[in-house]
Amino acid sequence: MLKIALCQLPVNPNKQDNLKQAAIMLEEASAAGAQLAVLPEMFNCPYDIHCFRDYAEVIPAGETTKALSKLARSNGLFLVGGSIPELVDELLYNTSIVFNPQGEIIAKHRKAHLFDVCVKNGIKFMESEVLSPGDSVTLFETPWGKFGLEICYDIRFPELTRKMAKEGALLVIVPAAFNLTTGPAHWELLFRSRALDNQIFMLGTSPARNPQASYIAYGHSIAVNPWGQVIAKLDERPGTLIADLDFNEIEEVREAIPILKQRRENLY
Ligand SMILES: O=C(O)CCC(=O)C(=O)O
Repeated sequence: MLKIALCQLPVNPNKQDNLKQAAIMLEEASAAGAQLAVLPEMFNCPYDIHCFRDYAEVIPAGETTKALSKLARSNGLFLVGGSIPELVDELLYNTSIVFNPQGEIIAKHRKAHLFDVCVKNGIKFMESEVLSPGDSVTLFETPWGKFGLEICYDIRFPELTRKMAKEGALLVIVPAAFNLTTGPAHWELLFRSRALDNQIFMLGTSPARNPQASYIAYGHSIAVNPWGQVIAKLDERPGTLIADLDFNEIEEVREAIPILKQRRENLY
């Protein structure tokens, strides 16, 4: 059994405030017994392509990496540090770092699929104007088994999660920030689809909704089980979702409906 905490932070333009808010929520998560906590995508920076360069940091030397490492250690948590804009020479990436309870970095994922979309009368966003894509599939080992790490738009590419499941991931964690166009339409559907197709757990952490932001996050941080059921979900307000994941459920579902063994890869 793994107790998880999804910390749906209110993100504002003040990096120090965001770090303080993360510290408060992680302390509360630890006090509630959580063993693994997840922060949202771009949790210390407005989700705005014009802000990424100003807020970017080098990893691991930057202040956010150092602060998160301390928070993982002081709270005894596995910590998925949402994501931050990462500066590498002149390039920028949307990067998530994972720490163990000793505060050591055990994984780092650079968003592989950049969010470039234009929905008529809806959302237009072009991450590739400023960000570069990562090029790895990111898995890490924990005492509960292997977990995968994606960032937001990555969830829309089913091959990525399938590859992780084939490599033994029991859970895929997704710091994310959907919006008011695609959030209501696709957020829950995507988490349930990836969980159902692969018979794994899926977790998504969003920032809380801030109507003043240039990009308004959908919220609704979510945990889904291998049966494709929503275990728990927040609304759009700041808050922490706490849930217990029982990894025995994966075997039960896979024995009952053995789709992963029944695949006909020669046909497709
Ligand atoms: O896929 C979507 O609809 C939202 C994706 C997104 O906001 C992101 O990748 O940051």
